[in-house]
Amino acid sequence: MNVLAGDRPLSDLELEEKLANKALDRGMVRRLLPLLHPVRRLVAAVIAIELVQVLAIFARPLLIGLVIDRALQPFDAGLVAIACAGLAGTWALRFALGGLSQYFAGSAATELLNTIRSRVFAHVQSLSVGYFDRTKAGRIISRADRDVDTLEPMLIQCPPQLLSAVLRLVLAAALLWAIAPVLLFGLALVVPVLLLATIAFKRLAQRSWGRVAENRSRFTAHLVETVAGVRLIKQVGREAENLARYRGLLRDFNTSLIAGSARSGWFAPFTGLLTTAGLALTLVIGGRGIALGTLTLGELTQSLFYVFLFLGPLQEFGDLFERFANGSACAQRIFLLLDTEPEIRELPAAIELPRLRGEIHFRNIGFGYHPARPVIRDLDLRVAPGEMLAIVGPTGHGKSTLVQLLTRFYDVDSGAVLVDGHDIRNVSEASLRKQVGVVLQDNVLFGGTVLDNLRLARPGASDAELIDAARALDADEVLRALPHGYLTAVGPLGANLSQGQRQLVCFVRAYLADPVILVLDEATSAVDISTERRIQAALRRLCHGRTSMIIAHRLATIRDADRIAVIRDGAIVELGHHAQLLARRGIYADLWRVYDDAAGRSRSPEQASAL
Ligand SMILES: Nc1ncnc2c1ncn2[C@@H]1O[C@H](COP(=O)(O)OP(=O)(O)OP(=O)(O)O)[C@@H](O)[C@H]1O
Repeated sequence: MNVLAGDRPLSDLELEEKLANKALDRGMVRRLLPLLHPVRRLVAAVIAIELVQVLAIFARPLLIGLVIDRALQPFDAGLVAIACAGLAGTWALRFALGGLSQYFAGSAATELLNTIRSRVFAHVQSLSVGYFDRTKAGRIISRADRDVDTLEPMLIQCPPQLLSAVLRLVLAAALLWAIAPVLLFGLALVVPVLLLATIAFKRLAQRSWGRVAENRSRFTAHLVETVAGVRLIKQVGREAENLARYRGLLRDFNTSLIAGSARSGWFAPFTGLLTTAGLALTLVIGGRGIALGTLTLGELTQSLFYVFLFLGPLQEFGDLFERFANGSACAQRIFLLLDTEPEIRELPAAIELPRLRGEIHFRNIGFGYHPARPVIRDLDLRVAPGEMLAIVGPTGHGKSTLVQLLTRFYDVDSGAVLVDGHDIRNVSEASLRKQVGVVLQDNVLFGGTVLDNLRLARPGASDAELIDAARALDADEVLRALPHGYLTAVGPLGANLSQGQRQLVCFVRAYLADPVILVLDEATSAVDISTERRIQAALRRLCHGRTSMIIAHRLATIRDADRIAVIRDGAIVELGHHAQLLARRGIYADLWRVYDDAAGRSRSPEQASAL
């Protein structure tokens, strides 16, 4: 568990993420634009409103210039009244359109975010088990949640604001030119400095915000792991260290956030300084124009407004670029997730398995989670239809890995896994998983009642049919005794049920699914004797008439099996039934003897061998 681990080297995935940043940058806009397609009408409405707003803004200096030049000397009350009404009208328009614009932008944002979230969710669900084994849950959550949120300002708010800013800039420049080109030339001195600063700033900001997003996903990942592993943390008394690590991650996040904000921070004062310089230049040039009689007072007043309207957008570009940088850093991370290909892919010509007889053949298979570290080595094993095979062996020697390979959560590196002679790489995943049922050690239940969990295996079944299945496995008495019987809420991941109860629910679920091949990774934790008996009886009934492979931790299961395979270092070292293996006096016989000698009969062979 990573919660207890200290800093570790970057995983392959993180390295890949760092390397991918550059390549993704190029195609970013091309990939982002299609996301806007479903909300294009709403975005167009927001843009149209922005355009009307810009026109309203430009009407104000015109009206003020008109009053100064035409209505003051001699005083023209009618013209002043018209100008005041016009000014009031521009503000009324601003209020009315402002609300409408927010409404359209909000609707577009909701639709866009839901679409991206669903796409990310669907993609995450399609990834292979290996991805989840390697990637911290918090990282995935951070991408699917916060990173998606950060896209919204960039995609919905930025385009209309950018358009409005560009339009204000262009209109202000045109009007300044119309009043006196020399005023525009004066201002033009400021522009190259602003543009260079903006480009440099964008580069810097994008890097900073990428770091902020990455650090945020690290502390989220730690939080998720802590929630998942809270029992262990308490048990080993690592709360203080765990908190210290969280604080360390928060510190990294804050440092990157402060660095990012500091870099962004000096951009605004810098552009403010340039605006002041622009105003000063206009006053000097315009004042000279009035003295020479080439400019009226009203025109100079208008020009001062236009200086703001010209340089204001240049300052807004800073803020817009910051949001763009932040959003594009998150977009890169989302695209990286969306670009992650499932390692296990169904062939286009994958066949639907017919109803199986139930033969399994691990044909000279080799496999390792990392290429350099083989876990299964040239293992050849056949399981006949209807046979019950128990697999035993020391911990960490590859027993559960066989289950992962049979269910095709991972693909073998060499050899092949065959069911009824079909290489499982050539068959559709759905048809394989329908006929190969799995009950794993962790006995995961989903939120809801016991009945809800049973119904997962057979969605159309009535309550009575589900309860009949529980009766058939002799689990009815135990499940009925729960506080609300079959309607008891099992809690998150089944936490309200005991280990034995959870296992029985999983057995009934597997029974309802009625697979031809059943794979069972038995729970290791001890249960009381009567539950143990009940579980063993349910297991026998569940396996009846099916091929079953049981990773056995319990004495009774091993004895009942048709054959027992002993696995050591990823290879089968002994194979036969209980009596045969005892007679061989090999590893199994040793495990058995130690187990038998051990006082507690609930102790597993692995535990016994460790004694
Ligand atoms: N997802 C994974 N990624 C990397 N290594 C793994 C992964 N799962 C298991 N391993 C490694 O593969 C080896 C075999 O693990 P496996 O779970 O098959 O053992 P096992 O015999 O079933 O053990 P146990 O009896 O404790 O369940 C171990 O060294 C383990 O650390």
